[in-house]
Amino acid sequence: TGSSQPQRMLKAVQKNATKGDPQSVISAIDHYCRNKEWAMNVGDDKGLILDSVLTEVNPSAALELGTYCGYSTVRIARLLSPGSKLITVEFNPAFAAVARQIIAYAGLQDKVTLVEGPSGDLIPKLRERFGVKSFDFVFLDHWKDRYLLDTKLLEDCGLLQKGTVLLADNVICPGTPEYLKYVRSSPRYESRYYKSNLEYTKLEDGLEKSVFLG
Ligand SMILES: O=C(NCCCCc1cc2ccncc2s1)c1cc(-c2ccc(F)cc2)cc(O)c1O
Ligand SMILES: [Mg+2]
Repeated sequence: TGSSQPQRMLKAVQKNATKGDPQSVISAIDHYCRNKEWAMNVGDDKGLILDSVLTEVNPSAALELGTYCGYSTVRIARLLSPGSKLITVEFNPAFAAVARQIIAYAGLQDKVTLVEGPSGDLIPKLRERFGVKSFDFVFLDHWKDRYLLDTKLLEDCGLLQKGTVLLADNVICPGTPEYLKYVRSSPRYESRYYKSNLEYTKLEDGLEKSVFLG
């Protein structure tokens, strides 16, 4: 049995990045995915928008839905202030296994808690399991048809507070039409679209930033 694409991505990190240097891990993945094998990381173009929104929010408690290989996990965790934490949720055990190694290679394991399982089951357990009161920042990058369901679940579980920022990937490609309609029409959100392009391509994609108004 040959290696999987996530395993090849991990090899590229181990070969081309410097242990403990998150930026070199990010660059190694971007270089690999642009030149060797496309992969569904948020990528460098949308990654710059993620960085700027994250720096502006400076969250103490962040949540990521959809870890994949940990590229955006590393982008987020490297910008967190000391003592701040990121919980990232991944459904696929093979992806989670690679992500753990990439996060550790970047030296960010102390800031990140990777939880395996379906978001719908895990979200209601986050408070009791990890002592989370509420999140300041949520990055949505998992199943596109779960963005709306899980946003409503986060609301119902009281895990959003006034000012919480939701940042959603792929609102154009593959697209999240019901989610967009909800956050753009609900009086409980102030929403804004950041136009960009689908990772490593010239196709349009973008991020939607939605502030929960309470
Ligand atoms: O599906 C995507 N991302 C989700 C993977 C699903 C992983 C999950 C995590 C999790 C955690 C908890 N509960 C349930 C789940 S399910 C995705 C796809 C494309 C794309 C774009 C154009 C294409 F032609 C082909 C693919 C681009 C992207 O940036 C993506 O993020
Ligand atoms: Mg994505």
